[in-house]
Order: sequence, then structure tokens, then C-alpha cells
Amino acid sequence: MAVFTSVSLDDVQAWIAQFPLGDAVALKGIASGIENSNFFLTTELDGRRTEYVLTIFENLGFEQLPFYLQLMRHLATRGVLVPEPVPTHAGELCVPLHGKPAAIVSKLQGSSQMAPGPVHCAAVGAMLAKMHLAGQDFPLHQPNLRGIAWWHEAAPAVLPHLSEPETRLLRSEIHYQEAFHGSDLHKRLPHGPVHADLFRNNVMFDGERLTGFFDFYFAGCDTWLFDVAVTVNDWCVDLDTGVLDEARVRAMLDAYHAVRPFTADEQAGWQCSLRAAALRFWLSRLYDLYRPREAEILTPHDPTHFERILRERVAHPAPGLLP
Ligand SMILES: Nc1ncnc2c1ncn2[C@@H]1O[C@H](COP(=O)(O)OP(=O)(O)OP(=O)(O)O)[C@@H](O)[C@H]1O
Ligand SMILES: N[C@@H](CCO)C(=O)O
Repeated sequence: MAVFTSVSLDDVQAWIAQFPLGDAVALKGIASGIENSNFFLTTELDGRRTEYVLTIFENLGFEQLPFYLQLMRHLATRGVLVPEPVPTHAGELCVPLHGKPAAIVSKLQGSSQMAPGPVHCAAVGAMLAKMHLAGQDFPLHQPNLRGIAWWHEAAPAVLPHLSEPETRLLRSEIHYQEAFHGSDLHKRLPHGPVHADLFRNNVMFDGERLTGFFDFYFAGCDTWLFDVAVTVNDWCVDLDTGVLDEARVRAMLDAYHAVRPFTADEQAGWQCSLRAAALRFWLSRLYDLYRPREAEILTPHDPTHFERILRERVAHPAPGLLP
């Protein structure tokens, strides 16, 4: 989206007094993204101009936001490259603007790399491992809100819209994942705060230099392996076929492993996790496509892309976690 809530520079000039950022001197709506209203905000303090991102949360409430914003802050202070939320004079990371929760975070340099090569995948893998380790002592807990409990809620809403082969695939995969999620193996997988949506459009690069992960608003606690699987399923696929590109997979996994070595249990759970990650986005895209909407205008993402990826992961084993 873009901008659901319209905000003028005048509105922000009064509002920004609660932050230690000086004056607001420019505000520009950002025309991508589908969840929130985002703006580039320029402030001036002691003659120095700095750019930030102002986000107005359209669907998230004040009760969920501390997990995301505190997590970003926790990670930033441990050297993980993520936007750092700016606290108000009173120490709040999130305050109302036009009646909705809003936050100011630091602006990452660069742009998204939408045609990544092995060098980009290696940088993402290494930073992801660093992020998982840095999140280990994060004190807040929130489940992955798009995890298996949500799959059980969402499936009945989309099933009436599906063809016979789609219905069979969805039912059988949920059944398969219930067994995996209920297994002792799954309980032994290392877990903690995960990004859970680390797609190409949620990472910034300046050339080959990774400048940060952003859009933490699907983060939650889950297995680290699930996060790796979500990331591989987006960064390392041929977008037309869903087939994994071995060179990119190896680059990402080897770089991750060099920072945080995979366990034997993770090797055993890898193929199941790739399927879980494909199912999660197939289902959320179906749900966004079919659920009744109010006045909201959205261009839903294509669910068939993740149906193809899921069928591909079921049919062919992916490259292993270790070479
Ligand atoms: N901290 C940041 N630094 C630089 N640019 C940012 C930052 N946060 C957001 N952006 C820019 O704003 C755009 C939209 O942000 P984001 O993807 O978080 O929006 P969203 O509505 O949550 O989107 P999505 O559709 O991915 O859920 C990004 O593509 C990026 O260009
Ligand atoms: N990354 C998600 C969109 C929500 O951020 C998708 O591609 O379906």
C-alpha cells in the first residue's frame, strides 16, 4: 500500500515534539508495501538533517506492537542490522497518530535486491544466524501468529473456494504438518524470536553490502529452522518454477552454518520445515484473496506461486542443510 492514512507535514510538526528529533521538515508517502502506511520523514536538529521512516500501523494494535518494536531495538543494540525504533521523551516506542499506533524508526540505506545471487544469499544467511543468536535473551514472548494454530483457523475459510486437487493438497499437507509439529523432533528444534517473513523485499542492500532486515511485523517465536526455510523458499527459488537454485541455497546455508552451526535434529527436520514454510504463505495468500474485505483496497499476492513451491518440495528433496 502505500498510504492508507493520510498525514500532512503540519500534522507531524506538532506530533513530533514528543520525540527528541527536532523539527519535521519533510514528509513523503512510500508507495510500496501492503500492510501499513509508511512515510520517509526528514527531521532537523541543531542544523543537521536526518531521514527516518514513520509507520502508521493499520491492522496491528497497541498490544502487539511492543513485541516487534522492542525486538528490533534489542537486535539493533546487539549489532544486528535492523531499523532502530526511536523512543519518545517518555520512553514510548509507539504513540497514536490520527488514532492509530505509529512509530519512527531509523532509515536503512540502499534498496531491495530482487534478483539475488549467491553473494546476497550468503550475506542474508550470515545475518539471519546472527539475528537468531542475538534474540536468545529477548525477554518478551509472542507466538508466530501465522503458525499452525492459525492454519487451522484459516483453512476452513478458504477450502470452499478451492478446486479438488487444491483441497487434497491443503488437507494432506496440514495433516502431515500436524504430525511434524507434534513430534519429539520438532520439540527439540532450537527456537526463539524469528522474523518469519524475510523475503527479498524485506532486506536492504547497498550493492553487495547488506544494510538491514526490516518489516518485523510478522515476527514471533518459532523454530529457527522455520525462519531459514521461509528465507530459502523466497531468496533461492527460480520465481517461475519454484525450483531451488543449488548455488544460492548452498551460499545461504553455508554462511548461516558458519555463524550458528545447524544441529543434527535440524538436519532431520529440514525438508518438513521447507514444506511448512511453503504451506504458510500458500495459505495466507489464499486467505487474503478469498476472505471478505471491507473498503480496503489491496492487490493480493499470487497464491499459485506458493502452491507450486509446496508441490515441488513434496515431490523433490531440497539440497540438505549441510553439503
Ligand atoms: N526502515 C526502513 N528503511 C528504509 N526503507 C524502509 C524502511 N521501512 C520501510 N521502508 C520502505 O517502505 C516500503 C514499505 O515498507 P514495508 O514493506 O515494511 O511495508 P508493509 O506495508 O508492511 O509491506 P508488506 O507488503 O511487505 O507487508 C519498503 O519497501 C521500503 O522501501
Ligand atoms: N511476504 C508475504 C507478504 C506479507 O508480508 C508474501 O509474499 O505473501
